Amino acid sequence: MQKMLVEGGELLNGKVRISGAKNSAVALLPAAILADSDVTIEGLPEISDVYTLGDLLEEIGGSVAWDGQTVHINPENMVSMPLPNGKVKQLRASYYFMGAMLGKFNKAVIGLPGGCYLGPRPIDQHIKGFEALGAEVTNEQGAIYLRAKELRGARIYLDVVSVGATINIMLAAVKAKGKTIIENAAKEPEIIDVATLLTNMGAKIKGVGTDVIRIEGVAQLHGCRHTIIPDRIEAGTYAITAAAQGKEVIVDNVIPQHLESVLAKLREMGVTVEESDEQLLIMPKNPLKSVDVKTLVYPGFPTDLQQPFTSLLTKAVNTGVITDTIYSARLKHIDELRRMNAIIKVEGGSAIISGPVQLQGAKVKATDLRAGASLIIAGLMANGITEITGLEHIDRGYEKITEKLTNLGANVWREEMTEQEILQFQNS
Ligand SMILES: CC(=O)N[C@H]1[C@@H](OP(=O)(O)OP(=O)(O)OC[C@H]2O[C@@H](n3ccc(=O)[nH]c3=O)[C@H](O)[C@@H]2O)O[C@H](CO)[C@@H](O)[C@@H]1O
Ligand SMILES: C=C(OP(=O)(O)O)C(=O)O
Repeated sequence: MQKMLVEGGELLNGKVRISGAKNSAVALLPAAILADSDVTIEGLPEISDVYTLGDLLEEIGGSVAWDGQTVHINPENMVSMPLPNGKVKQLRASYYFMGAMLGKFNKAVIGLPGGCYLGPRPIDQHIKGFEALGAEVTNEQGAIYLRAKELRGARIYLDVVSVGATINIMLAAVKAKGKTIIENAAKEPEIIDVATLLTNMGAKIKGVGTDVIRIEGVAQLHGCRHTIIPDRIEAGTYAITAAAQGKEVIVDNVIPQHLESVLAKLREMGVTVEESDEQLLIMPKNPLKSVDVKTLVYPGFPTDLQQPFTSLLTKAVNTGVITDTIYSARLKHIDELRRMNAIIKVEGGSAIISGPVQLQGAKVKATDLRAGASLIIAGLMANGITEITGLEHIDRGYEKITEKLTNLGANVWREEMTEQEILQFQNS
């Protein structure tokens, strides 16, 4: 088991290349189940969530061959193998096996998913969609059983705008008989990416990127080749890092439009942000001004960048308020930031951050993926050395983060933990 050490103070400079989108990748791999021949996906991020999903595809009989960031998935020998336990619990996105296996085999057994604990992460809207398509859905000892004689298109209104439910219903509906209409659908770029893959496989989908998606079911889907979109959350994390502790940082391989809400907030703080086709240039001008942020569904400010942004606000003059309207309990990073000298109050679902403060290095724990990113950013701004444990969360979503930060001039490295440190970590 490793810990990360971050020595603060160095100004970051240079170029960082963004990897493929985690939150797209984790749906694209399960989507391949629906094809009847080879699906090749290019540009995948080399992160543990992606490999876990590859293992799950193999568990159900798929052949999965990796070639760096490219995966070739042959689904011909896949079967509707029950997956009530095991690796499905290691990540949230295993729930996409429900939609994909239901769509392909008319049945599936999938253990309730894991992933970052951000407070309750219900899947009632996914289930409502599967039932509307004709599936019987039961929860038996923590595994979801889905069975259908056949799936039939339906009109489904989502009571909450949900990325997961929109994608999962799309996966189940592309091979259903007749027309499915998803109303109040989510519009995140990752949903468009999944729909692009499905369309390349022969699915008939209209309206992705709007709040009404129309799907005409088809009998068969074939293999195809697909290139994933860049990770807007990784790009946003580096843009925020550059605003916090950068000189001139180029964030390369991005779609700037995917980050408009975040870039607007950085500009409001006084950061110079220049956009070109596939790059962002971030140049902070101190002192930074505080801003208020509310996370919303896309194109609003993403919940996944709330925690990194909290760290940035510790450096800004005056008080900034961050309210996460998507996951109001996504606040575990705050106790850790307080250990580093941050002055943050929590009221309801809002974090009230007073700044500027000089953060101090400390021993902290990444409780979830984006909490990990927020602690790295804090460590880069802090005096002294910050020791971060819980790297398994960070490795679920950030490809080669130590190397990428080192290339920008940061003093960041990993060390093996001693037995005593591992014990302390396990008991904390
Ligand atoms: C809208 C939004 O910002 N979604 C984010 C959310 O997706 P994730 O897929 O986890 O969450 P959803 O988009 O599905 O959920 C959005 C909201 O709807 C609620 N909900 C969801 C499904 C359901 O069946 N019932 C229900 O009540 C959730 O509790 C949440 O408050 O976390 C991902 C990982 O951090 C992000 O990449 C997504 O961008
Ligand atoms: C919380 C996240 O991931 P997951 O939903 O896969 O746990 C995230 O990407 O920020």
